[in-house]
Parts: sequence; structure tokens; C-alpha cells
Amino acid sequence: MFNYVHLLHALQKRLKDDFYLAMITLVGIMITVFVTPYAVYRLITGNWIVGIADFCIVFSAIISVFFAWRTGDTVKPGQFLACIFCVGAGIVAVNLGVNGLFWIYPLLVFIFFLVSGRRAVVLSSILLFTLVMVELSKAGSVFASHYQMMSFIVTAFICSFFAYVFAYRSQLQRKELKQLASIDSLTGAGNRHTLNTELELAVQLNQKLQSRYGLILFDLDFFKQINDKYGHKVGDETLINLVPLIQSLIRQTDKVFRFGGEEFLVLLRDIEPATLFPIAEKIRQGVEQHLTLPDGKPVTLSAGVAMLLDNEEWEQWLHRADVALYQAKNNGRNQVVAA
Ligand SMILES: Nc1nc2c(ncn2[C@@H]2O[C@H](COP(=O)(O)OP(=O)(O)OP(=O)(O)O)[C@@H](O)[C@H]2O)c(=O)[nH]1
Repeated sequence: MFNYVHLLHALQKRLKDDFYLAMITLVGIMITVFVTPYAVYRLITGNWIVGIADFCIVFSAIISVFFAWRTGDTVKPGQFLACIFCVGAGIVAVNLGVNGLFWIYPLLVFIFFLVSGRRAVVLSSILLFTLVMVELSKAGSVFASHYQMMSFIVTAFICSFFAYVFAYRSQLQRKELKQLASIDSLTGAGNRHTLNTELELAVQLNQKLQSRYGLILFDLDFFKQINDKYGHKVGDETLINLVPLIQSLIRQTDKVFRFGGEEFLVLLRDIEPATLFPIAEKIRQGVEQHLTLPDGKPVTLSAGVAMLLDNEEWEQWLHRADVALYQAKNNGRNQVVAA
């Protein structure tokens, strides 16, 4: 039987993870619920232009929501909706006069959450400018008086300004939160959560595009003794200094993750099997030469390396690297073992 609970959880998760998808969905639902009755009423009362404009807005909103959910692309539907809303609201305002103007306020808020701040400023400016031009070319067509027009422009500007500030601030905070949730706070390496996602992605890309992936799982040797002898602060500093050192030894496209404690993982894309071991060896030697303790003694590591095999799950891949690392430790440490 179809698992509706599972589907509901998956939908909820997408809404939670993707802010723009949530916004497009919310705007789509609100437009459908609140504008449809007006569209029907306009058609019944013979106001065809406004009725059709309202229905275009509703259909555009529904199509955009479906497109965003199906493709995962929220940029195009966001831009499309913002443009349709501006054109639709302009037509409604010109045809209904003051009664249509009230719709401009929620619209100004929506567009700042649908497209980038700059685009929203341009779109809202074009809309307000057009309304003013229509009014100036034919007095009384949109506003009851010039005084009312000025009041509308000022309040619409204030509304846009606050929408811009809120949208900008929330975008900034989302970026910061995303970064905080994806990196290890001590070392700045990717955290375990990001690692799992990247390994899953690697398996998918390997199956779809035959991209070759390798991983190096390594663990600092006798780290407990480092902590015990030099103190926890030195232990922390060793981990902090380790990450930029590793990054300087690998390509920019390769990624470093903290697997846990003093265990790290380097994920390498588009790597030849024959080069994986030498890169791990280069890392091992680089750490031994450049990462030292306060008394000048070198820090060493043991590593296990494994290429992703065809049709292999990432858990198996990681397990093979882990077994190789275990062997490197058992063989006496400060060495690399290939799975
Ligand atoms: N300073 C510091 N120590 C940590 C951190 N995370 C884990 N550790 C310590 O790392 C030590 C790891 O010890 P073990 O698992 O016994 O490994 P080891 O001493 O490196 O021995 P081998 O791995 O077998 O060479 C533990 O004492 C942990 O407390 C951290 O963030 N900072």
C-alpha cells in the first residue's frame, strides 16, 4: 500500500529545507484561496479584463508551484510569478482604481521574497512608475486625487523598504545558519552531516556520470597522549592547524571533513585509482613534516584509502577505508594502507 505518512514527511522536509520552495508554495496557496473568489465575481459581474487578469494570476501561481516542486528550481518560477503579479496587479489597479490598489501592498511584500532584492526593487519601481504615468496621462483613472497618489506612493515605498530589509536579513541569517550547520565549529572542516550528504551524492554521480571518487580516512596517532602530555588546548590547536595544512596539500575541488574526534576524511572527485595512494602518502608526509607539537616533535597520522567501486553503497565504501585504516594502525601507525 502507498505510504502516505512517508510521503507527507518527505514533503514537510522539502518545505523545511528549501525556504524559496516554501515561499512559492505559500504565495501560491494564498493567491489561489483569496484571488479565485474575486476572479469568479468579476466574471459574473461582467468585468472581463479584471476577471481574466485575476485568473491568469491564479493559474500562474498554480503552475509555478507545480514547476518548483517537480524540478526543484525555485528561481525561474519565482521570477515568473513576480512578473505576472506586477503585470496583473497593474491591470487590476488601472481597471478598478482605488479598490484595486489595496492588492499592491501584499504584492510588494511577496515579490521581495520571490526574487532577489535588486530584481524586486526594479519590478516594484516599474509597477509604481507605470501607475503614476497612467494617472498623469489621464487624471482620475487610478487615483481619486494627486494627494491620494502621493500618499499611496509614500506608503508603498515604506512597505517595499521594510519588505526589502526583512527579506535581506532573513536571507543573510539563512546563509549563516546553513554554514554553521555544515561545518565543524572547532576546525572549520565539513561536519559529519555534510559528509554523509556528500558521500551519497558521490555514489549518485558515480552511477549516473561514472565520476571516479576516492576517499582518504585518517586518524592522528596517539592523540590521547598529546592531550595528556601537552594539555587539551594544544590538542585543539593541533586539530585546528591540521585542516588548512591538509587543504594546502590537496586540490581545491577535494573536500576535508571531520569524521569525529581526531579522525578526518578527504573526499576526492575525478581521481585515478593509481594517484589516490600517492596523495594520501603526500598528506601523511606533509603532516609529519609541518605539524609539530610545542617541543618540536612531529604529529603523525595513519590512513586508509579506498576508491568507490561500481554499484557500491557509500557505507560499504567507508567501511573498506575504515578497515584499511585499522590495518595501518595495527601495522605500527604513521602509514597509509589501501583497501
Ligand atoms: N583536544 C581534543 N581532543 C579530542 C577532541 N576530540 C577527541 N579528542 C581526544 O582524542 C583522543 C583519541 O584517543 P584514542 O581514540 O584513544 O586514539 P589515539 O590516542 O589517537 O590512539 P590511536 O588512534 O590508536 O593512535 C581522546 O582522548 C579524545 O578525548 C577534540 O576536539 N579536542
